[in-house]
Amino acid sequence: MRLGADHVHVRVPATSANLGPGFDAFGIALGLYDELEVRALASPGVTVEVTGEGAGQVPDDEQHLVVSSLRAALDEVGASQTGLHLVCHNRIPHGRGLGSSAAAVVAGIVAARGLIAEPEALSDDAAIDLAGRIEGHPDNAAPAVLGGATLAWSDDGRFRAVELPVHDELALLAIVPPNHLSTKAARGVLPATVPHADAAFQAGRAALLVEALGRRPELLLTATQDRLHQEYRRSVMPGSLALVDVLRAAGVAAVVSGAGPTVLVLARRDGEGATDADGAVQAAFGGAMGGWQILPLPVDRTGATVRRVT
Ligand SMILES: Nc1ncnc2c1ncn2[C@@H]1O[C@H](COP(=O)(O)OP(=O)(O)O)[C@@H](O)[C@H]1O
Ligand SMILES: N[C@@H](CCOP(=O)(O)O)C(=O)O
Repeated sequence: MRLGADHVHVRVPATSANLGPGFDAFGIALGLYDELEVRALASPGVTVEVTGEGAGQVPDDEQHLVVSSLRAALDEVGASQTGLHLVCHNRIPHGRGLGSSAAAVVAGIVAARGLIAEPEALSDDAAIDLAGRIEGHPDNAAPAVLGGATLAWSDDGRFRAVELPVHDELALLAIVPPNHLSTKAARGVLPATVPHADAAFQAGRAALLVEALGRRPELLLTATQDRLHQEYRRSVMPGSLALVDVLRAAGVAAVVSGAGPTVLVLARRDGEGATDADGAVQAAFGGAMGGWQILPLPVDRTGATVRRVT
């Protein structure tokens, strides 16, 4: 397949995966975005400019995650490879459980969609499958592609996803600590097996979460209970789990966002732009933030976008 454009603009949202009981399955897109310009060049090779998150830290060559994912997407549809120039404006924090790596992977795939002559070859379904294969799990990639809340799974090695209804009153707070934790490290502390009773508990809570997210936000505290990952990860993010404990004891539906260490609060809007969790969150910190940041974030309802620049 040939290229159909030589300059695209891409925007891709942050995401929060798991949402408590939906380990490697549930995710939600957040109103916090990486944006990038991608140019296809006649000369081979790659140049990358980065501002914001990851500047001076991420690779500026073929190892850059957007570049390698873009190339994988071109290969996937049989398009020819090309020289590339990327200008990345990153806002999603890295290694914090807000889906920065999935955003980079999806950005590359969606950029490839914008560059090729037949964009439909990289449909949303194809993008989720490829991004899931690159990431190893599809729960961030699905909402990054589709927006909103999603439920993703793997079928015969192929990753798929559906969109879930999200109640209008749902309000999200990402409470971001100053420290990083790689997803790889946080996956490394999980056990190979779990007790049958915990698996049964989890299946019920995950099903309940669909109802709570879409229609019954008053059930969110119960529906976000988890026995498969958060407790096992306490040793690598004790501060985050301590905050989750304090907030949940105060009746707030707080969970670890993705593989952490960010804490995500699923709250309800209370009218004036505030949420019913604000008081408990402020009380938990008692005025001493210690480098933590509280980010009120809307649910992104659009997912990744690409437009050709003329
Ligand atoms: N926009 C980006 N451009 C290039 N690489 C990125 C980008 N975002 C994330 N990454 C890579 O992914 C790593 C973080 O991935 P991960 O440990 O899965 O954490 P996160 O929870 O933020 O996804 C970064 O250290 C970096 O190597
Ligand atoms: N299900 C994964 C989610 C990882 O999300 P991230 O935003 O931390 O990359 C896990 O819990 O390992």
